[in-house]
Amino acid sequence: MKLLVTGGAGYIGSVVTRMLLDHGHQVTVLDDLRTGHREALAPDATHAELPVHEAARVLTPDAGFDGVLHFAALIAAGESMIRPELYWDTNTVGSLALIDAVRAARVPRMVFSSTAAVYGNPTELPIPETAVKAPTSTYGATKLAVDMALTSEAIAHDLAAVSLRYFNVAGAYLRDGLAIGERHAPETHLIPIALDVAAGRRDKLQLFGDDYPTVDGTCVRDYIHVEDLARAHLLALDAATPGRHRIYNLGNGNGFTNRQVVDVVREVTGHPVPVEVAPRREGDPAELVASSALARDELGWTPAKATLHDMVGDAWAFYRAHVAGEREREE
Ligand SMILES: NC(=O)c1ccc[n+]([C@@H]2O[C@H](COP(=O)([O-])OP(=O)(O)OC[C@H]3O[C@@H](n4cnc5c(N)ncnc54)[C@H](O)[C@@H]3O)[C@@H](O)[C@H]2O)c1
Ligand SMILES: O=c1ccn([C@@H]2O[C@H](COP(=O)(O)OP(=O)(O)O[C@H]3O[C@H](CO)[C@H](O)[C@H](O)[C@H]3O)[C@@H](O)[C@H]2O)c(=O)[nH]1
Repeated sequence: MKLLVTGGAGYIGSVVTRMLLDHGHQVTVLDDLRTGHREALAPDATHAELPVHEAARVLTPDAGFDGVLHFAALIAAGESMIRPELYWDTNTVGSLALIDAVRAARVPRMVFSSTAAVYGNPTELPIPETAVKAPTSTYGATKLAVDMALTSEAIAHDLAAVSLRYFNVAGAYLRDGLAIGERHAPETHLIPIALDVAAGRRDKLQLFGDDYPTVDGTCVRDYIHVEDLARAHLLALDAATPGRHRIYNLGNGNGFTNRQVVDVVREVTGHPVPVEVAPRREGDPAELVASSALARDELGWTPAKATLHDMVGDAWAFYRAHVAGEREREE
């Protein structure tokens, strides 16, 4: 297939691009590099350095694209509470422009990166796709709006749409000397920050809140390896059906508290990783654990790297190979 991947210079989009190319697809990456990395771009993909709002410049009716995978977004829930206008414009206005371009170019299928953040504080655990959607962050709300737009687009204009609601993505893609991992700037995610502490680049980890109604008072999250997540995108492209918007949660169905995650980082790195309890971060739900039964049943998806040790181990291998040296050069 000829595919457009938005956000293909980012963490997840660059891994999915590699897998699509490995499976013989032709890929154009649309990414304006606002948070991505030029060196994460796959050499065998074409790159259009454009904002997603201008996707119509690439997605022309004559270009013959068979599908779009839409990763481009701003992703920090905490920041989205402080700069909501930026998130509405990038994530929602940008996605609506992309959907317009998809329609105008008669592209038959679209796969969208949605998120567990659409559910807010869940009323049932593990969370099925049918659960109440009540986002606690602007980030989650901007993604839910796009999910809703895709539902109407599928019904009204026969688009084959799939939303994949990722839970917490972790780990790295390691192949024949190639390592792609998480590198957000500023980094806000728990595991890469804990690895920074283990590598001696930060003194301590701040734990945001220890008074949640969970086993040890810290938030619970469901982690999924980026490689397992990437495979789900290939399955979603095949399962996409004209006139339907399919929605799948992607997680392992196991919750880990933030303290348990830090313990695994200590085991994997052999570093004590000191922590300091800090106030809660606004917009954080207490517990998010996925039911991915639908993805397993309908897509035939089964995660292969399901343990936190797998994910933290691969993230640490990536960190030592790339991030540590890069930070040293920056200093
Ligand atoms: N990382 C996670 O744990 C997680 C969890 C749930 C959902 N998601 C979703 O997955 C997707 C990818 O996340 P990621 O962790 O790879 O993020 P990332 O920040 O590493 O990558 C995002 C990429 O999109 C590009 N981009 C952003 N806005 C753009 C715009 N308007 N026009 C063009 N390019 C733009 C950036 O330059 C970057 O390369 C996002 O949509 C995110 O909401 C991520
Ligand atoms: O320095 C830190 C960083 C994070 N945390 C805590 O660790 C947990 C996980 O936080 P992350 O920032 O790693 O991940 P989130 O659960 O906030 O968000 C991630 O998963 C969501 C879906 O669940 C969204 O899609 C979002 O894009 C993605 O970043 C939260 O309780 C957070 O408060 C800390 O205690 N200290």
